[in-house]
Amino acid sequence: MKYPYPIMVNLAGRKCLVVGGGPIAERKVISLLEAGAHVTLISTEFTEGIAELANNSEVVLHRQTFHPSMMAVDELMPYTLVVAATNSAEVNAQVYEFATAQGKLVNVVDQPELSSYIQPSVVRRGKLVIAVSTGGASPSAARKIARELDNKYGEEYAIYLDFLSEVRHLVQSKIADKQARQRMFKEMLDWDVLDKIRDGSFDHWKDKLCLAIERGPWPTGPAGQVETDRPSWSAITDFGQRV
Ligand SMILES: C[C@@]1(CC(=O)O)c2cc3[nH]c(cc4nc(cc5[nH]c(cc(n2)[C@H]1CCC(=O)O)[C@@](C)(CC(=O)O)[C@@H]5CCC(=O)O)C(CC(=O)O)=C4CCC(=O)O)c(CCC(=O)O)c3CC(=O)O
Ligand SMILES: NC(=O)C1=CN([C@@H]2O[C@H](COP(=O)(O)OP(=O)(O)OC[C@H]3O[C@@H](n4cnc5c(N)ncnc54)[C@H](O)[C@@H]3O)[C@@H](O)[C@H]2O)C=CC1
Repeated sequence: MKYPYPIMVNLAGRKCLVVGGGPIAERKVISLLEAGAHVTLISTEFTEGIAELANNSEVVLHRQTFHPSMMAVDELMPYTLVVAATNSAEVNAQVYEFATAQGKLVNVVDQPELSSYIQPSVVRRGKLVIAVSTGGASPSAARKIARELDNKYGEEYAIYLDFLSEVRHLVQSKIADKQARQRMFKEMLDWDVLDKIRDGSFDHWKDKLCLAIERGPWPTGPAGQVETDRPSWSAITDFGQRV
């Protein structure tokens, strides 16, 4: 792999295929389900965990030996991602070959060099996603670094990101000037919001701040654009810092 291309993929409602039914397949299935994907599995055996997911209609199982003919164009077309997770390097390579021929991205759990994508170690705090990858050099190192970040970024970041998102939408609805908005979004990061969340004063402060932004007044120039160099935004940023 050259430099891998890191992206956040929206798998909600998309179909994904996992070949294999052991503990590693189960781990992959769980993260696909967390992303809202619809998962189908092909395997000769399944873990208890996977069987339970199938009992609850959360995944579809095909209990059979994998054969490339299963990947005839029409069969495979609906899948956005394919995971080759059997304990046979040969079978996994076949899955890779046939799925790749149909333009699919394939995660091969035992051959990083073959994979068209690999899975990072992940820390989530609401909308904040921290993904750590070593490109397959050392999955345990990726996991260790992710755990360090897990300790550093507490639960307050979930509330913080919701707050930034809400104020951002509010400002977007008030200010047409893109450059001015972007300057505001940067300034917002200097407010000590995380401390307020930690010390319990956040809710009250946020209500007052949102009301101030909502009310304005936002001075407008001749073209009807908000003049953000004028005192109004300064008043709000001061307010954000002081209150
Ligand atoms: C290439 C990649 C392909 C892929 O799966 O996408 C891959 C491949 C392999 N993993 C192996 C082993 C282990 N993998 C883990 C754990 C995780 N592995 C994950 C990802 C990846 N593993 C991708 C690269 C990620 C990167 O480096 O950026 C994580 C991050 C995500 C996830 O899978 O959900 C998840 C941590 C989740 C968490 O945060 O908790 C542990 C530790 C543990 O289980 O505790 C071990 C044992 C210790 C060790 O070997 O380090 C082996 C050797 C098998 C053997 O030799 O027997 C191979 C195959 C090979 O290297 O050839
Ligand atoms: N990517 C990762 O994070 C890690 C990957 N691995 C690798 O993942 C592989 C799988 O690990 P486990 O789930 O623990 O293995 P496992 O041996 O528990 O399960 C293998 C599964 O593949 C199925 N299978 C085997 N041949 C098949 C075929 N021809 N058609 C259909 N299904 C078939 C079996 O029924 C079984 O469900 C191992 O080879 C290991 O090298 C291991 C640790 C971590």
